[in-house]
Amino acid sequence: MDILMEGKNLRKNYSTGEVEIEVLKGIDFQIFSGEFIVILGQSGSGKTTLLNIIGGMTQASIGELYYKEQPLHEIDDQQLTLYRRNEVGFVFQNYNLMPNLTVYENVRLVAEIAENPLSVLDILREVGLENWKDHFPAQLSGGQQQRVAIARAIVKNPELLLCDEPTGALDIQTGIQVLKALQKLNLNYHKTVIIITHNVEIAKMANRVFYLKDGLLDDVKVIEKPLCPEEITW
Ligand SMILES: Nc1ncnc2c1ncn2[C@@H]1O[C@H](COP(=O)(O)OP(=O)(O)OP(=O)(O)O)[C@@H](O)[C@H]1O
Repeated sequence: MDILMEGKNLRKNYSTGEVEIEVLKGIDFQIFSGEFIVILGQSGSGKTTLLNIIGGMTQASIGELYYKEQPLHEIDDQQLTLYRRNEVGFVFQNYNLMPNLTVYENVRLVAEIAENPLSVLDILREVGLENWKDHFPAQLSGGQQQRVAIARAIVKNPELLLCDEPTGALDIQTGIQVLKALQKLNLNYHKTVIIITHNVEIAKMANRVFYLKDGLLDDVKVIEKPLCPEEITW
């Protein structure tokens, strides 16, 4: 498999007043193209910080990060913005949809400014919302809204789909629908998906699980037979 990303000795410090804290303490990893990765770890272990560095939202204080062999740790803000815009889709726990736009319009808004977008209707079909395209966000369930957010993140055709607690606000049934949408995009569109979760059950559908502990990558586990979302319970 092709290496999509590689991190070497990534460290991140934050200063709060006079105190400097080291949130990531030297992380090495590789991410392969088309992988489904789940990041697990206790609150405060550095999961979001690592995801934000991978997604170009922030840069590491020390270390090297390569995307398709391009050194992201050496590029300027403008190039980092381009990387984020063209290569990365983000999905958060809060859906952040535009309330006065329909489902279709919410997704089209992103497609219109993307360089190489996918078809809005194709993506709405993939996430199971083709019959809801003319509804407004307030008329949808939480799981449906999250699937609109996923469609919006993927329609610009990024290589990487990064999800921070995408099912955190959802009950089990709607959570499974969201995970199914993510797995379909991973398999049908060969997107590399990285999910942060506190739910160890979700890790069973990954190709690999990254365990973060106190700012370090404590363990990486390969899942030989990833489960379908329907086989997961929590
Ligand atoms: N911008 C910031 N300034 C200062 N400290 C920060 C900043 N962002 C994160 N931190 C600190 O870094 C540590 C790791 O935070 P991070 O959000 O990466 O952890 P996490 O594993 O994602 O936690 P959770 O599961 O609770 O979301 C925390 O102690 C947090 O307070």
